[in-house]
Amino acid sequence: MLSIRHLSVTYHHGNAEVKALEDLSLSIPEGEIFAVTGPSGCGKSTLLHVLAGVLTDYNGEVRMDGRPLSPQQFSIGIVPQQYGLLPWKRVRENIVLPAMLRKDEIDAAELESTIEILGLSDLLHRYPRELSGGQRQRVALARVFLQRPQLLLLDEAFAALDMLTAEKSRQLFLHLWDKHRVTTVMVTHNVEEAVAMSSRVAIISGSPGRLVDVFEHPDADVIRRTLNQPER
Ligand SMILES: Nc1ncnc2c1ncn2[C@@H]1O[C@H](COP(=O)(O)OP(=O)(O)OP(=O)(O)O)[C@@H](O)[C@H]1O
Repeated sequence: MLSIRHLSVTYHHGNAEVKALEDLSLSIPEGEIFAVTGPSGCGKSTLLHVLAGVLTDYNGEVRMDGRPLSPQQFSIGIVPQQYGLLPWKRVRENIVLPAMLRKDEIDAAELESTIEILGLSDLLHRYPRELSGGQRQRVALARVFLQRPQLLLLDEAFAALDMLTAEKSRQLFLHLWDKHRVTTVMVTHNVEEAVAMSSRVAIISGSPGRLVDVFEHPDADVIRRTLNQPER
């Protein structure tokens, strides 16, 4: 269980203060895909930065299975919007790097099957610059699943792809996710994506970011209405 209690984050900018998140509480059971959406600037990235352990200056409590969440205590996998591949490493090295850095043993059969599912077998010797956006994103997915994370964070992970490529990547993601069923928090602007991929969708309001509501298996129109977006 991932438990966020009364999380508040304030950025200090000279004398000015920006309240990015205020009194946010959420409980996310193990093995759930949980989506977070809301207007630009409502604190979605801030929330992910806290969960990733990048931002530690906050008030409140963030625990996983009763223990404070930190990258030292838990394996936390992240798929950032621009995928975070190392340009000077080939695809294969990019895929195995995080597991190697953690000194985790890599299961050769799992490596092979992940590479095959993601259609990367013929690309292992290429550099990231020699890949399409969709291929780069699939390398990031291979890398994060082979890390065997206890918590998976997706930061607009499909946003940079065209519609068809994004849809294919989402299907591949769900296929791999189903094998691991890792607790996942995904931040997305895309209401359809949130609704299709997650079991619950949280809406955060803008400035300061406060939790508006959490919907279970919602209809996209319910989310749009809450966000004040036109319904389709
Ligand atoms: N390092 C920082 N210093 C000062 N203010 C910041 C900093 N990072 C973010 N903010 C502010 O905190 C608020 C929340 O930002 P955040 O990036 O978390 O929002 P977001 O929901 O992810 O936005 P977007 O959807 O546009 O990416 C915004 O008002 C932003 O300007």
